[in-house]
Amino acid sequence: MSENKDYSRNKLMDYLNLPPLDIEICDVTLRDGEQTPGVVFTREEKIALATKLDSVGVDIIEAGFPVVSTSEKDVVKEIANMGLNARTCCLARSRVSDVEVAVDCDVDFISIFIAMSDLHLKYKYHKSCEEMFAAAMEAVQYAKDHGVGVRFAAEDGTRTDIEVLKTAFKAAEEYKVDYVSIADTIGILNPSSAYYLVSEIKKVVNTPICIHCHNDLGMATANTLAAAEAGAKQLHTTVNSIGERAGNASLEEVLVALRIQYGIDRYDTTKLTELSEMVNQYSGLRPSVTKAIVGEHAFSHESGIHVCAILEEPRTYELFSPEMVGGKRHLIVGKHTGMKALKGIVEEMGHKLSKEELTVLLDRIKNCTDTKHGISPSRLEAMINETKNQ
Ligand SMILES: CC(=O)SCCNC(=O)CCNC(=O)[C@H](O)C(C)(C)COP(=O)(O)OP(=O)(O)OC[C@H]1O[C@@H](n2cnc3c(N)ncnc32)[C@H](O)[C@@H]1OP(=O)(O)O
Ligand SMILES: O=C(O)CCC(=O)C(=O)O
Repeated sequence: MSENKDYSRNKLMDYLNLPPLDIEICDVTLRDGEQTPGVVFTREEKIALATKLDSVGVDIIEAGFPVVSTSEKDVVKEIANMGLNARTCCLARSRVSDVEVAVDCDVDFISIFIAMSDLHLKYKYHKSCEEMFAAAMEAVQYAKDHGVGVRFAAEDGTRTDIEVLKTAFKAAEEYKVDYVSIADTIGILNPSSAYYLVSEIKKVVNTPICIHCHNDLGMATANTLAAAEAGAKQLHTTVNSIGERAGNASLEEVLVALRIQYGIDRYDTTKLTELSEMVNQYSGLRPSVTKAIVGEHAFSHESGIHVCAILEEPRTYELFSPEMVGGKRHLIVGKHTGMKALKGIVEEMGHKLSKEELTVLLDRIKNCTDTKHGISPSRLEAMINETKNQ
């Protein structure tokens, strides 16, 4: 990878001698993302999000969970028939009745899941692992008999005994499942254990492995990438990291990391800000201002030392350019502004102030404590004019 004006490469990656990642993205915003408490997307919103996700180049869109409602089923079917480049999938419990509905949606594959952790078997199903696995394989067989692909997903896979998980995945291979999925349902993994778990599963199955990470410890993106390094093929993400509780691995974080750390540049990252804005609007939820890539302050700078360098070369304090993700840089004027930054900003606004005037203006800005969001451009304009007229 050569030096790039859009971002700084993490050259330490060169010392790791990693083989190239062989991955695909399955975005689950429309299913797990919509499981965020209180969130519901309309038909039109789901269609618009599927279209935008497709234009980013995600490989698979998980369109929904058809048995949840008739309108959910209808929109999953509609998305599956939109003629997108992305393949589509949907979720089903390990029940033939769920799979029947899913089969009727025309998706490329169905994610048929069971949990095999002791906690879930005892308190949720009140059944043995063998009984649940048999139900899962009956459901898998039904899908296969109807010509639909299958992802066999181990919900709570990261709290499932590793030998149980290996045995189940090996047995599922006999049913010709197309993927096996490890779900870190409650976000217990860290990057080392994610790497270990995928490596261990890879030793016993030839079927492509999926990784589905939740963000309860804020490590979902890191765990997803560690799993990819260990050989996981299908990486699950949601836009803005929405999803159950603390959400899922973030699409924007995973795609930008894949690009700047692993050299995978086939996804159109320039659409990520627009996509994020759609999810903000449709979900009624806005990520934290410091959220990586799409947070309001992801490209905002106030500190004088930073801004004076950025005015010459943005890469001094930006890992990647706002343009690379369709975002915008904001230079904020406030208590932490320095003289060079102020001069540059004032000139960009079309004003020319003497050194003395700039000193007076800077002093006023630094002692202006009645705003928590920096000095707005209109207020700065007024302060400049007042300073000039003194
Ligand atoms: C980790 C995940 O993200 S899993 C997906 C979570 N998503 C959702 O739950 C989507 C929204 N859910 C819903 O709309 C409803 O819960 C439905 C339509 C799925 C099911 O509704 P209901 O039939 O009313 O069942 P209810 O929600 O009360 O209980 C869930 C049932 O599914 C069973 N179940 C849960 N997971 C599975 C599974 N993987 N395979 C088979 N059965 C399962 C539970 O044991 C329980 O069975 P029971 O009714 O015999 O006790
Ligand atoms: O692994 C999957 O495909 C889905 C599982 C899931 O949504 C979860 O356990 O959180």
